[in-house]
Amino acid sequence: MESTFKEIRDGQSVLDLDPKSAVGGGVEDVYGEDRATEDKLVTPWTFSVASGYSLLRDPQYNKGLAFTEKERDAHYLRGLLPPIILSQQLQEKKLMQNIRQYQVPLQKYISLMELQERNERLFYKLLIDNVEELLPVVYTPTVGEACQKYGSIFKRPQGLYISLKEKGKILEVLKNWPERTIQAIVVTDGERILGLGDLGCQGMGIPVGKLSLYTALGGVRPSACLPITIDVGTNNEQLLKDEFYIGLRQRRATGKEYYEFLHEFMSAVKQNYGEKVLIQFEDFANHNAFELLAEYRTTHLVFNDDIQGTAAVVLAGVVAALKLVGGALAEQKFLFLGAGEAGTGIAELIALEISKQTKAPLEETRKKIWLVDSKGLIVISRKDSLQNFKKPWAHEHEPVKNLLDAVKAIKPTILIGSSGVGKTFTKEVVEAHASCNDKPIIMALSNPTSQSECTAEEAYTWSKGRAIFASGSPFDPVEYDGKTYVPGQSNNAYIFPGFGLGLIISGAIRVHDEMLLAASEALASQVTKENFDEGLIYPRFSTIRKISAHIAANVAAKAYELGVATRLPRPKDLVKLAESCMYTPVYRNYR
Ligand SMILES: O=C([O-])CC(=O)C(=O)O
Ligand SMILES: [Mg+2]
Repeated sequence: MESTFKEIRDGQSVLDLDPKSAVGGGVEDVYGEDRATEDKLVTPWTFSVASGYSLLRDPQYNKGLAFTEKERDAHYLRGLLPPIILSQQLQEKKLMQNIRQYQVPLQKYISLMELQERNERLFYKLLIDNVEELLPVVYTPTVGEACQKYGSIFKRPQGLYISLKEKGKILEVLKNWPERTIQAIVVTDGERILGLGDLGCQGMGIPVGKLSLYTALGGVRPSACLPITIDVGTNNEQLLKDEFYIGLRQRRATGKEYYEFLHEFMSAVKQNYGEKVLIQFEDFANHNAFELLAEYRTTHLVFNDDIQGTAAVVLAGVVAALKLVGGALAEQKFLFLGAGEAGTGIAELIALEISKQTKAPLEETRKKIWLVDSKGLIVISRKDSLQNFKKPWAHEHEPVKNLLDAVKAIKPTILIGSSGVGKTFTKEVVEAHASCNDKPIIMALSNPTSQSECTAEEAYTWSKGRAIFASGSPFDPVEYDGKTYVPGQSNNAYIFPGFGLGLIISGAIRVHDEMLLAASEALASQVTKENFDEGLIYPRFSTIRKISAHIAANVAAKAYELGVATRLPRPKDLVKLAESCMYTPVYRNYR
């Protein structure tokens, strides 16, 4: 019985589904092939298995009090539910009321996770309809706190844990996951969770949160998403001492042991899910993130959100900001605090875009971009002691010890914080930047809010209301001198859901930098006059599904152009295709 149940679940026809209600079931529904073939193999479309108590316990199919009289009769639900029937709309209203009553964000997070585990469609309905309100709960900043406390709030596994104990058996572990058709994996090893550092196995909150956005913001079917945490130990002493820590109680494996384990993982994923499964690397430490991306970008469909996703979103913001400020991209001077994944990733994509626009060689365009790390400005004299990924940014300049002196020396037009360290854009730094620019552009990207380089209020106040400001984690609007300023959120959540959808609908098998530029361009093109009038350099998250469809279409178009798309022939209207593929969370009718 159990195995039949699983087989049928994979085919998505656990219940006798009314075909008319099965719209927006996700990407495969449009093409139909994969799932349709599976359905034919395992079960006809009309086959009924889960019923009664087990139906109410299955989050994929549970509708709670929304089951109709007929459904209650047909599926042995009589007596298992109170007599009333509550529509999905009313359920949503009730749950939003409940969530709003919690004062503590982590309580809101826990209640949303419980909902996801109880009734998946209702969870996504809430998230999609209330995206601006709930994003800070399921995502940054609250998800950061959830990871820090994951050991004590952990109830049920929401993804796969692959620890060193599973060495040599990773393929078997993948097969334990109940879904067979996977389109997007987000994987972390927990070593650099947001700006919070090494949280080991408790980093699981991040892949879970990112993938819930794949569904809510990008329309990828939830059953096609797989969160994975690789546990190779942790160097976090506090966690190692914590009696409730859920991960391996050992220091991190490194070097050969680490890379062999990761290699087994990457091979097992490809073997089990094929070459079209997207593997998104998330919150790995710098040293591994760059190596893993370089190693697997030519053999797997991989995307590093922190290097590439953040780069695409920041480039879009800069392009949009220049419409407010004036001037061409190639005329700008950039200064970064932080030369890790985000800093060097953004810098490289900007240099690439300038090079594309001006036809100047990349080595030249890189010279417009300066980076400061913990040892000061990255300059030629430091080149020998720099990690490889920092070397392209070592330019000719005398040594400069700190950010403030670097701002004074370089006089950037755009100041970007990607350091993971909060409060580093001090009053002096912001004032120095503002003294050289009428409209200083400031992006404080580090997450969560506690790690933001400065707050929105600080940016506006210290620049006397002149700053164009965006941050990685959300800030409320700020009143300054009788005016309201609305900060933008420069977060990769604008990019990765649509980017992933674009890869999926085109059946892409590789990610190329041009596809990141395509995503970035699509995002920048979605900023409206209304947004600009408010001083915003990003569109509102409330329109994110439309934005994601445009990003997906642009990315897919580029994938076709570059010959890495496998869904042939190329559909004509890619925006329409993307929109029609998106998962919608309305309840389906069961006959
Ligand atoms: O998760 C976020 O909000 C953005 C991100 O990738 C990070 O900070 O690592
Ligand atoms: Mg990240």
